[in-house]
Amino acid sequence: MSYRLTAPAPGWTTTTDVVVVGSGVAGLTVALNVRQAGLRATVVTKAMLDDGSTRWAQGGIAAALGEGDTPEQHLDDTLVAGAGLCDEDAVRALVTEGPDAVRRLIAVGAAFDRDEDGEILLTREGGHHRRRIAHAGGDATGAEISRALVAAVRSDPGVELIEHALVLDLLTDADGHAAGLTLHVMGEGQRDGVGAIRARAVVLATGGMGQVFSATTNPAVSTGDGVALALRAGAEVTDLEFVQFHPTVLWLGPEAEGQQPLVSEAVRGEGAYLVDGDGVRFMVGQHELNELAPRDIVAKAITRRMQEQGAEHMYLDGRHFGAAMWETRFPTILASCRAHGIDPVTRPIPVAPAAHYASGGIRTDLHGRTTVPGLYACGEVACTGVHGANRLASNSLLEGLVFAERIAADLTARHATGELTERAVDVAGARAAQPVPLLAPEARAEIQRLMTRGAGVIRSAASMAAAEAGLAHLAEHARADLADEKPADPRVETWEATNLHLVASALVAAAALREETRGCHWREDFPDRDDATWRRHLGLALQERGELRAQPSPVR
Ligand SMILES: Cc1cc2nc3c(=O)[nH]c(=O)nc-3n(C[C@H](O)[C@H](O)[C@H](O)COP(=O)(O)OP(=O)(O)OC[C@H]3O[C@@H](n4cnc5c(N)ncnc54)[C@H](O)[C@@H]3O)c2cc1C
Ligand SMILES: O=C([O-])CC(=O)C(=O)O
Repeated sequence: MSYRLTAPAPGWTTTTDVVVVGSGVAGLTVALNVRQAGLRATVVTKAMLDDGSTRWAQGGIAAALGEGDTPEQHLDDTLVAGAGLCDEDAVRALVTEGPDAVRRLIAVGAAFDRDEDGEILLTREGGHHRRRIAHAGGDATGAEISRALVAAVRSDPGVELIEHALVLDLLTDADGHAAGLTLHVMGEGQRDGVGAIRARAVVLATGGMGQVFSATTNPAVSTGDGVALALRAGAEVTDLEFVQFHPTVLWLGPEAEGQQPLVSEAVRGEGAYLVDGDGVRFMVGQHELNELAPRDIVAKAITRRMQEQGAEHMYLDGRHFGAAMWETRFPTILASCRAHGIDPVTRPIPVAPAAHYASGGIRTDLHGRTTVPGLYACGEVACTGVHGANRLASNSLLEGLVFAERIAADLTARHATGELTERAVDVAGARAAQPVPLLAPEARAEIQRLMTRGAGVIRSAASMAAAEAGLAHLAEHARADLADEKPADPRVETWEATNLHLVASALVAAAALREETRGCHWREDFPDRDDATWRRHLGLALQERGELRAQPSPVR
């Protein structure tokens, strides 16, 4: 399962002003906005520019755009969904700046669906008390946002784009200020292999960590690399236990692994029902919003009903929409269901929860600054405090947009005062003194199985102890193998497996410590919410206790 790898020292170095890791809504928005201040931006991305979660977003982007809606109402719904852990200042920034941020996205070129009068069409999703979600292409919102942002960065010569490049670790100067990063480029020519980018500031926008679990809506690139990098760099990471499981993911069988097709909450927003194996609408009476209760509540209700009925899935019934509505309003979902042999026009869709979103991540302030000077984070990798214990539906794209703009504003202001200076960094000397055992690519599936069994929708001390033991076993093998023969240079899959292991270990440690049920963290052995004891951010508690330590970089 493990290798001793001798990763090469950075073989080449390049320089920029701001290096952005990730090319989803968050990363590209930062790049476009720092350009307005005349700063050079370099965007590094693991695969193609549009391979992150952004492209897959279906339902839409939430913002108080409709008549009669206000940021205050959006704030209320966000706070309720967050189950007592939201940072109200961060939510206020999100909901008040959100509508204009969406208008600026439209100005960049994103086309949202509109009625015949040209007004933006709005839908509903779980936890929203009114229609507030703008969508594009019916259920292809993320694809349209991604298309517009990619076109914009491609047409700006001041944005350098490096695709097929996996960022490994942070470089810091003698003062501990971020000074760039190391990366592994899977290409040919001068920039092949492990290299370094020196920069005045580093922005992490690496998206989620859904690939920690066997079945997830997230694409293959969502391996938690940004959180792993942050942990190794000693940045504070928090709320990792709050993994959101989307209630309605197309059920493809008990062995289904990897990215699974989502069936958007907007389908319920437009009137589809959740029914059990007997055709009973089991959400009715469980919450004032019935099927449109916040996501954690619906995911729990589905899981409970599955347990009661010994079923592997429930059903989402939208047959009453009729073919024309499915074709115009939900063309992506219709096509993906039909591709798997299910026609939602004539049959209820089998659905079950799957890992969807990391509500926690790298702790930031309201300007996207992490606890390492010069290191910023935004989008799903960050924990701005907006989501608390459970994110409100369609607040993620908005958070990526708003906090990316805030980071760019902070960088612009620091640039204006001359504070954003070049940093001296000894790239070759930045390598860790100790070799770090890297996990072989095959460890990925084992980590996913351990996490799904031990720290999935429902958790207990016993299930998480088993996951911890399994993860420790994988790490021990890594250590035991240090004397082994050196294999070929690490592959992307090797870096990813190593990052997944670190992130999974941190997630289980945080989830084991939180002895209560809150938001999307569901403890079988502690079924109640405990406000007296458990309001604090546990990632910080773990770091204070030395259990989430900074670790040396694998690049040595
Ligand atoms: C199927 C699906 C549907 C969704 N629907 C909605 C919705 O309707 N509304 C909503 O608000 N949210 C939705 N979400 C959530 C939302 O799409 C994501 O949270 C959001 O797009 C994340 O944006 P991001 O920019 O932070 O990251 P991403 O879009 O995931 O981009 C991350 C980028 O980082 C790159 N990267 C990662 N690691 C590295 C590395 N080591 N080196 C270099 N590059 C790296 C990736 O390749 C990628 O380019 C959905 C998510 C999924 C999966
Ligand atoms: O259900 C949807 O389409 C919305 C969604 O995934 C999200 O907000 O993460």
